[in-house]
This record gives sequence, C-alpha cells and structure tokens, in this order.
Amino acid sequence: MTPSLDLSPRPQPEVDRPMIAVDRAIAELRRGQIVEVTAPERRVAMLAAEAVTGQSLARLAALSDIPPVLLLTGRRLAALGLGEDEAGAVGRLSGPECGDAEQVSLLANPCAEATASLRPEPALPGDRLDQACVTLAKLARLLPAALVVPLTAPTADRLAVEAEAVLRHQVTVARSLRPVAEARVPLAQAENARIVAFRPSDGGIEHLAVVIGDPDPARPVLTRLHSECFTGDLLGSLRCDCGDQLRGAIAEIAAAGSGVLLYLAQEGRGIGLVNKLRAYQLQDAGFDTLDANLQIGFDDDERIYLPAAQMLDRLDIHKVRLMTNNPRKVEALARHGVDVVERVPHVFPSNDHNQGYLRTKARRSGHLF
Ligand SMILES: Nc1nc2c(ncn2[C@@H]2O[C@H](COP(=O)(O)OP(=O)(O)OP(=O)(O)O)[C@@H](O)[C@H]2O)c(=O)[nH]1
Ligand SMILES: [Zn+2]
Repeated sequence: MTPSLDLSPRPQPEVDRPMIAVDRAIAELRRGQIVEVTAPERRVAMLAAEAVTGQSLARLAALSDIPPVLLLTGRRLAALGLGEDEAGAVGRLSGPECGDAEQVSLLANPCAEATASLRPEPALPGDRLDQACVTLAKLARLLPAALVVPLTAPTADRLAVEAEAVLRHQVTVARSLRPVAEARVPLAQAENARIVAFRPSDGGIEHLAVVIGDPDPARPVLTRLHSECFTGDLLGSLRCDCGDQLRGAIAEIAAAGSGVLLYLAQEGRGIGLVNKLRAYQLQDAGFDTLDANLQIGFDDDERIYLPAAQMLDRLDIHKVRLMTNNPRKVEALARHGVDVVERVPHVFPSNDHNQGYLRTKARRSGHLF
C-alpha cells in the first residue's frame, strides 16, 4: 500500500514563540525550577507545588517581600473544605504552611487534610494569571497546584511565559498537528493497516491514526477515538474497559472493511498516568472514578477533541460513524465540524474489577450502556 498523505516537507508554519515558551516552562516546572508568568496587570514567579523542595521554596520566597501563596483549583479547595467547587475556578490560600515545602506537598496531595491556619485569600485583578499558573502545572501532568509570589519587575535570566499563551496552549498545539510519518503495520486483527503519526509544531506529544483498509471519504467512515490507557491497553488491566475497547474496535473496523482508530495521547482522561494512579489510590479508598479526579483538583474529564477533529480533517475524513458510548465525544466532534451521522455502541462485558467504574460512567458521565 502506498502512503496516502503528502508527507513531503512544506513551508514551516510561523514559529509561535509564546507556544515554545510554554513548552520550555513545562520542562522547567517538571525539573522543580521557577518560571515567571506574566499578564498585562501582574507578574508572578511560580513553582509547581508537586516539585517544591526546601531550597526552591527558599529561592521563590526570596524574590518578594510578600510570602508565597498556594493556588489550587476550586475542585481541590472544595475537597479541602476551603472553598466552592466550581469548574475552571482557581483560589488562593495563604498561611505559614505555604512557606514549608513538606506542607505544600501535602496540601497539593490528594490524600491530605487541610490544616487550621490556612486562609482563603480574595481573588486578585486579572485572575487569568492564577488560572494560567495552575494550567501550566496541569500541562506538565503534575498535580494542579502552584506556589506563587508577586514580582514587580522581570528577572533577566529567568524564563517568562504569557498567561494568555498558556491558556490557549492546548488549542494552539492541536491546530498545529501535522502528519510526519506513515508506515504499513499489519495487525493480528487487521492485516491491512497503516499508522500515521501526527506531531504538533512545538515538537510536543504525538497522536496516532490507525487506518484500516481504504476508507472512502465520500461515505461515513467507521471511526473510533481511543484515549491512551497504558494500564488497560498494554497491561490488560481489569480496572477499566480500555483494552477490550481497543482490540474490539480494531477487529470491528477490520470486519467492516475499512475505518480509522485515532489513538489519542490523553492518558487518564487527560490527567496523565501518574495522576491516574493517584486517582486509583483514591478509588481504593472509596471515591468513584469522577470524585477521585475532583479530589485531586481536576475536572472529571480533562480531554479536548480538537486534536481528533484536526487529524480526521488531515485524513480527509469529514463524515463518521462514531464507535463510542460517550455522548461528549459525539457532541465535541460535531462542534468541531465533523458530521457524526451515527453513534455505534462500543460495549464489552464487565468483570468483577470494573463493574463499579462502568456503572459510575453510566450514572454520572452520561455514558450510554
Ligand atoms: N482519570 C481517570 N482516567 C481513567 C480511569 N479509568 C480509565 N481512565 C482513562 O479513561 C480513558 C478512557 O478512554 P475512552 O475509552 O476513550 O473514553 P470513554 O470516555 O470511556 O468513552 P468511550 O469508550 O468512547 O465510550 C483512558 O484515557 C483511560 O486511561 C480512572 O479511573 N480515572
Ligand atoms: Zn483504561
């Protein structure tokens, strides 16, 4: 089979400098370094709460006369009993704990309790800056919590990112996805398969399309959006239904003659593998799969489907029969201009370990089983 996509070099899209700064900031934060986040009305220096050490906290505190403040999502504040549970909200906490690295890790940590001396602080003007700090921690796949101090002037040698660039990062990255490699990969259940790798222009994480047979773009294409699940897909974990859904989708598409499976780099409904393991720990302590996410400070589902829509567009697929039980996927693809002519149920038998998980999805996430 010959490659169907034009992978020859094209004029590079204009380099988006703010986008690259965001990627650098993500790497710095994961290494426990301080980055600056700027908005027209304010500027802060931040550390990701998860990566704070005694030394880095001392360096952060030395940058300002005002002591560090901990930024947490509304979800996490509510879990600590210190605020309203509001999607998208970010709140500020102050207190002596914010100057103690061990206490900060505990406060960001899903299993910790709040301590009495913490005070919720009023929101500051331009609180999109605070949102951007927590979003950066999320993009870094760390706990959604940040320690910040205000700055009055830029520091010459420290990386600075614009808050608005952080907040639009996911969308900018998704829009920049381009196919970069394609190969024939015969699969046990679908010999006539090829994999197309899509990479964003910031060099970030790739998403994959598994194209089976030769889908006819003039007709609705049987399509599966599959979010990465290391535990289910690779290890055969029984906590979820992902392994069955992945292999089941490939078999079903092969039996139908043609179609596409998008393998999306959205581990743990977009919170990353490490945070998913934290969510599993909370589920073992009695929370369901949605509440576990909220306890950590995430929304119940952090995925966006613009990457999927962008990949379908590049594959010249505009009309799909979507294999899913999740109405959000149908609605999101339609919103991004894909014609979802049919939802094809994608249900597999449950087992003793995933019954509760599947029940919660049906009861609380609107999954159609
Ligand atoms: N945060 C979190 N993620 C989970 C949990 N169990 C599975 N996942 C992730 O959930 C995602 C499941 O993805 P999908 O099967 O594509 O999505 P879905 O919402 O169930 O929708 P359909 O399968 O299409 O009906 C994968 O990224 C898994 O890693 C969990 O308990 N917590
Ligand atoms: Zn899974």
